[in-house]
Amino acid sequence: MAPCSLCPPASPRRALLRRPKTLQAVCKECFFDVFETEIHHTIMGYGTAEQLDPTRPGHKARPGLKSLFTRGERVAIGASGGKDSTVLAYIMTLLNKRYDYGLDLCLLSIDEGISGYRDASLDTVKRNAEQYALPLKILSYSELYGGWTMDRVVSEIGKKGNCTYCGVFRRQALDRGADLLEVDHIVTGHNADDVAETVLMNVLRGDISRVARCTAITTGGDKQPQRDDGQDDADRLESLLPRTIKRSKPFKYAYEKEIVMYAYFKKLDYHSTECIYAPTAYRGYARALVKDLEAIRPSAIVDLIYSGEALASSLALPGRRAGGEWDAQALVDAAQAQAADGGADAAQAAAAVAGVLKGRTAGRKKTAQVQQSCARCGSMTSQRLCQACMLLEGLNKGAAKVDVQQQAA
Ligand SMILES: Nc1ncnc2c1ncn2[C@@H]1O[C@H](COP(=O)(O)OP(=O)(O)OP(=O)(O)O)[C@@H](O)[C@H]1O
Repeated sequence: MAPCSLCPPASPRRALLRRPKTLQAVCKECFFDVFETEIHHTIMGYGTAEQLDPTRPGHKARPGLKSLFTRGERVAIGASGGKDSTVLAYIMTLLNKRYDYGLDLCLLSIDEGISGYRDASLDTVKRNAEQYALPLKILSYSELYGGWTMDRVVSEIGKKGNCTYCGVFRRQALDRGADLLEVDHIVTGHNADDVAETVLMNVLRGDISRVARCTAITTGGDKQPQRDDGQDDADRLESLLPRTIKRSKPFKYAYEKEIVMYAYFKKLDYHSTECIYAPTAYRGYARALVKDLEAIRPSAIVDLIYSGEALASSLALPGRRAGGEWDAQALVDAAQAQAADGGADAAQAAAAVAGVLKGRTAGRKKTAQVQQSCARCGSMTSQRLCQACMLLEGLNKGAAKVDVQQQAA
């Protein structure tokens, strides 16, 4: 094979592989180095190597970007035993030491109760905890949701739609686990392929406000975890404060293929079986499409993410609400401020548009949703009961096919 394109030109090693992300021929050592450095850059808020490349229009280093973490933070790694979260646990441990982030790391696993799948992957997580010397907490759906495991849910509702239950339950279970562990922040192994798929799915559904949310590298973090050392786990589960825990995706720009290669060359111990209850059909199509596009042009993945980010920032224009709807008053204020700066023509035009919009939105139902605590479990929700409690109610009543799409925020 050709000489490594990242080694010093005077003494290059032989390339061993082609980087899936850039198609550069690289040696193993340079592959490890560039992969780890890109994750470090993502964590530090520098962006990816591509974002820093001044030849790429619109993707220059953005000065206002901040590090994902603060020194001293307690961070739980969502650990499923699969390739992404195993590499994440390894890399977080490595970078925390190498760059002295000062993080207190631990592993948090949710046992969904899928026999023949999760039990085997949890054994892997237990080994990872020893290999990386990280404390591990395992929390099960069964203990959180009154005996409902995913095996039981599927036997009740069938395979169709089961991923909705699992996703809603897991999200809440991770928050509850974070409370028990008293952590400030959860990181997950969602990678660039996952984010690109989600962007595509939301675009295909015409759900642009979700595009904005799914490209955010960090979400939540609006309240601090409850700290009370006098309680045992069961008591704490009963007394959770309403809040959303901060969540981040350090692999947002890392390609799935590179994660697999990294795990392979580092000989990491991970579990590689797919969930027996299979992913939802629609995501499956988006996944296949992203993989086809990647085969034609590898940058398609990161370009889809950039497109999602660009849509997200256009939603954040002055005068726009989080859901993407124009706020007439804010639009007029922004236009008047612009006029004061000398942009009188633009201001007049914007004020005229705002007038039209005001008329058009006057009779429309107000869509702003107020966050409150779930009347049953105390989790943050925009309705009286959170999604998990509504789904549980359906299961317990034997009327399990609740239309969660309607209930989704
Ligand atoms: N049971 C679980 N317990 C803890 N964290 C989980 C669990 N399932 C998923 N996660 C977190 O969510 C991320 C994305 O999950 P997803 O179901 O998409 O799995 P995946 O892409 O196969 O990832 P992995 O290879 O880590 O299993 C995981 O990388 C992990 O951080």
